[in-house]
Amino acid sequence: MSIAVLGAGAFGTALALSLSREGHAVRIWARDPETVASINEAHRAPRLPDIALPDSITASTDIDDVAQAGTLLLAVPMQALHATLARVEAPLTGQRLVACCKGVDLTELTGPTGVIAHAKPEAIPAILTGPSFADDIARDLPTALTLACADDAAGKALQHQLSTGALRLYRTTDTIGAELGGALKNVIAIACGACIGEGLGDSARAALMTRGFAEMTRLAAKLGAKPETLAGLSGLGDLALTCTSELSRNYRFGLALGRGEVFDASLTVEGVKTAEAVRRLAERLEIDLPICAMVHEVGARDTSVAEAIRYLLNRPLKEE
Ligand SMILES: NC(=O)c1ccc[n+]([C@@H]2O[C@H](COP(=O)([O-])OP(=O)(O)OC[C@H]3O[C@@H](n4cnc5c(N)ncnc54)[C@H](O)[C@@H]3O)[C@@H](O)[C@H]2O)c1
Ligand SMILES: O=P(O)(O)OC[C@H](O)CO
Repeated sequence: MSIAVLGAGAFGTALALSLSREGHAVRIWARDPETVASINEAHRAPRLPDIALPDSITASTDIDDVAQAGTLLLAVPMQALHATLARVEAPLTGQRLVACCKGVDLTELTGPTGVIAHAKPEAIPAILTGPSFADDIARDLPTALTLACADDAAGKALQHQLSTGALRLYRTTDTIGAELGGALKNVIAIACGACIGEGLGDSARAALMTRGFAEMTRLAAKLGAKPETLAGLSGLGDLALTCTSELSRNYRFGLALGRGEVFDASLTVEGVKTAEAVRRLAERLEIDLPICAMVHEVGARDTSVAEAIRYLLNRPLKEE
C-alpha cells in the first residue's frame, strides 16, 4: 500500500526520509509552491534544511492527487488539521489516515483522531505519537513510538508498514490515551521550561512533571483512556523527553517566558493553543487541571510565571 504525507514540515519530511530508507517512494503535499520546488529540485525541505532527500521523495501542491495513497500521514500542525482534510475533495474510503500531530483542536475540543473521524468518516483514523525529534528520525537514530488505531487489524498493518530498522512502533487500540498523552505533554513542557527559565530549579521541574502527569492521567481517564497508555511512550515517554530537552520548541517557549525573552513566532509551539483547548475541556468536564490552566494564562500573558507558581504553591493541601 502506498504512503503519502500531508505537510512538508520537519516531522513529515523526517518520516518520509525514514520510510524512503526502507524502499518506499513517498509523496509529500505542501501548500506552497516554493516548498514543492525545494523538495523536487534542490532535494531539501525548508524545515529540515541540513538533510539531503533522495529522489524517491517527491512533492506536489495537488492535495487530491497526493491523497490517493492508501496510507496518509497527516503532519500539519494540530490547528490546521481540520482545514487540511477539508481541502481533500475525493472520498477517502477505507484509507488509513495517520495523525502525526500533537494537540487538541480548539473548535472541536478533540484530539486528531476525533478531527479525522469528523472530517472524513469514511476513512480509518490512527495516530503515530511518542518521544521523537524530527532531526533524530531524519538522522536514522533509534526511536520508539506508539501507533494507535481503534481497528486493530488496520493498526497491525500500519505497525508493520511504518516500522523501520531504526523506528520501532508499539501498537495500541487506545487512540484517546495516545493522543491526549502527546497533546498534554507539550503543555507541561511549557510549564517546565518556564520554571527553569525563571530560575526555580530542577526540584520544581520534577514536581511539575509529576503533578503534570497526574493531570494528563486525570483528563485521559475521564475521556475513557487506559491509564497504562499514559504510562507508555505516548505519555510518560514523551513527557520525559519534552520537559528536559532544549531541542523541544515547547520547552524552549517556556524557557523564554521564564526569562522574559521574545520567542520566534514562526516556530510551531503546539502547547499554547492546546492549553487553551484543554482548559475549555476541563471546564466542560468539571475537572481540575491547575498546571494546564496556569500555562494557558501565562501563555496568553494574563499571569506572570511568578504569579502562576505562587498560585500553584498556595492551593489547598491534599492527598497525593
Ligand atoms: N518536529 C518534531 O520534532 C516533531 C516530532 C513529533 C511530532 N511533531 C508534530 O508534528 C506536527 C507538525 O510539526 P512540525 O515540527 O513538522 O512543524 P513545522 O513547523 O516544521 O512544519 C509545519 C508545516 O505545516 C505547514 N502548515 C502550517 N500551517 C498550515 C496550514 N494552515 N495548512 C497547511 N499546512 C500548514 C507549514 O507550512 C509547514 O510545512 C506538530 O503537531 C508536532 O507536534 C513534531
Ligand atoms: O519540539 P516540540 O516541543 O514540538 O517536541 C517535538 C516532539 O513532540 C517531541 O516528542
